[in-house]
Amino acid sequence: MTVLSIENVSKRYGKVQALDQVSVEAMSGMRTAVVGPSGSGKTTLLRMIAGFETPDSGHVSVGGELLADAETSVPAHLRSIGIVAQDGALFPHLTVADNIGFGISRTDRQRNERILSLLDMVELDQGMLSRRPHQLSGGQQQRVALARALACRPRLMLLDEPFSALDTGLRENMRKTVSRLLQSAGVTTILVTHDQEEALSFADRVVVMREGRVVQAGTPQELYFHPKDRATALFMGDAVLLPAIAKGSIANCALGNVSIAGHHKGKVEIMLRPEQIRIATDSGSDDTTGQVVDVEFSGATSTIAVALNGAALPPIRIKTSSVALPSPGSYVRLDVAEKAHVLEA
Ligand SMILES: Nc1ncnc2c1ncn2[C@@H]1O[C@H](COP(=O)(O)OP(=O)(O)OP(=O)(O)O)[C@@H](O)[C@H]1O
Repeated sequence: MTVLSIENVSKRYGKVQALDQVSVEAMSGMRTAVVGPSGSGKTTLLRMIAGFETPDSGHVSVGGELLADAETSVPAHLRSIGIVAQDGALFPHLTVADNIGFGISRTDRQRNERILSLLDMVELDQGMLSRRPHQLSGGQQQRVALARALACRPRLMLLDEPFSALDTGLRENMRKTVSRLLQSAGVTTILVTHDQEEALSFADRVVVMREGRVVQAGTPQELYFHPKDRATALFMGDAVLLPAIAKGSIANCALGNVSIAGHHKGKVEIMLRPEQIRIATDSGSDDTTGQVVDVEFSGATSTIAVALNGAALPPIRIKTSSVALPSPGSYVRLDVAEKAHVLEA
């Protein structure tokens, strides 16, 4: 069932077209990540769903109810939409218990019980209840913010870069916890982030925005392995882009003949993710593909730059395990483990 439906929404601020005919759907219980570079319109879209902005045209509906179009706009507090902001935005003078219980009526007999169950849900212990926000870590504050947003039993949860203020290790951990928690609670969620890795690991569905438009939407795997164009390919992760001549399901490029998805003919540009390329040999024999020009050690993995034989292209960079690394200057053969993806011209 569709919970959120955004159809052809446009929004202009003076000369800036912040949103241009944007359409996005979110299905019940699913987690959708909206990702894009700075200024692509993500926050404007989120604010539109929350009710802090109104569209110039198009409409926003939740659960089949029209929330906003060019003429009408249901006020934010009547939308039953939960929001968790970047900094958590907790009330500093209230305890954890009162922050979580903020949206629950004081006359509600189950208020305390609900606060406890929400606290438990976000995996915080009861010793936290009487603390104030400044006595909590960043991760704990985000958990309280999530519990507060869930307390109102929202039809939809909006997460506005909620992990970006956290340290790297904690960020990953929180992302996993929150994703699991929202999934088990069956809450339909929209996450806005500029971090493609976060989008890919958090969501069931990823929407990529650029210059106010949706450029592609699909599963994380589709977006990562089958990006529509060059810009999306580069935005979603490290990519090896090569000119090639296609004939049917084979493309000839600086790596030799590689299999491609679908059937193509003539000049194309193909994309491989670096981990789809294997460094097969380290020999001086004839079947080498290129020469190692740089090895960048970074712990468990290393990045190897290989200048491809006879190709007037910059060296390609391949991430590989740091075990048995080839040395700079050595010749290697590169094998392509999977089908290459042909980008739209
Ligand atoms: N209130 C406003 N007045 C004027 N211009 C605005 C306003 N809000 C946003 N914009 C412009 O609209 C465009 C989209 O902004 P938006 O904040 O939605 O992008 P974003 O993808 O969220 O970027 P970031 O990742 O940097 O937060 C930008 O060019 C921005 O400068």
